[in-house]
Amino acid sequence: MERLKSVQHVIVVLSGKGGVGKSTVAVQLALALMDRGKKVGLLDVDLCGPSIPKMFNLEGRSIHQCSEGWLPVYVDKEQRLGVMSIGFLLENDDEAIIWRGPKKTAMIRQFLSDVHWQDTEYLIIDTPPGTSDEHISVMENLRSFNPDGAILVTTPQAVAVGDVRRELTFCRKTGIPVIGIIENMSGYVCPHCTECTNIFSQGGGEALAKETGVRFLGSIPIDTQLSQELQDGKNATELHSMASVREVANRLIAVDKDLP
Ligand SMILES: Nc1ncnc2c1ncn2[C@@H]1O[C@H](COP(=O)(O)OP(=O)(O)OP(=O)(O)O)[C@@H](O)[C@H]1O
Ligand code: SF4
Repeated sequence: MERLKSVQHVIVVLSGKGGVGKSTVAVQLALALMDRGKKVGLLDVDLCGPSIPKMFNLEGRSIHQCSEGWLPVYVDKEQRLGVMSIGFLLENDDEAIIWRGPKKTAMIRQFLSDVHWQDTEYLIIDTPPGTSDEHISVMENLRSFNPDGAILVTTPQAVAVGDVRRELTFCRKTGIPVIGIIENMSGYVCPHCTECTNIFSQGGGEALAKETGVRFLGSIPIDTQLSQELQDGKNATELHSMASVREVANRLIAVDKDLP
């Protein structure tokens, strides 16, 4: 708890289902905030499949300790973006999957309390996808560290089938306020002329946000250049920056003052 006190904003990124782009959005958001001159931390507690080290080509890095705690791995010389992942502690990718609930919960608690984030302005936490009882206990753990709230990442399809309503109920159950909703993979940006075409019915996320009184933080289109770069294993710091994510980051900074 002590160490998180030096962090100004703690933001939990979550999704009710896997594969909606939660980790991609968390990474892009961290980079966009860093571009805005903020000191950012990215904490990956996705025990089911920690993907953040891979996205920054940091796999196999060992964690160093100082008298104040574990030191995050900084991705830049200026130390403006620090990354900490459960993946750094695992011998292989399958290890976490066999852990039982209490061990996972204890590990997450330690992660939250033992990392020396220094004077980080935004700590983005990438959480495991899902809304099961185990996820509730992870979120209850997170709640004791007083996060500003959660950003819910969803897709137009998830909005259509009511998944987002379930996710909102999940947040209410865990007692973590919702900062807002981001609709990912909303439309498709043509790599030739950057025109955005809506493949699925668009605007559902925004309408739902209005209806439920939750802030809509923006939509992020499917970006083929980004997915190609990720597939090629390009380091996240060298990914082309997405204008839509920059807008979300600006909105997040703008709502700083009235964060729940
Ligand atoms: N806006 C986007 N444009 C193009 N590709 C995207 C976009 N968002 C995510 N992707 C791709 O979709 C896939 C799933 O993304 P990601 O791993 O971030 O999802 P996730 O919700 O974190 O999944 P998990 O359940 O494994 O944690 C990745 O291959 C990623 O490159
Ligand atoms: S959006 Fe424009 S450039 Fe892209 S395929 Fe369609 S017409 Fe061609």
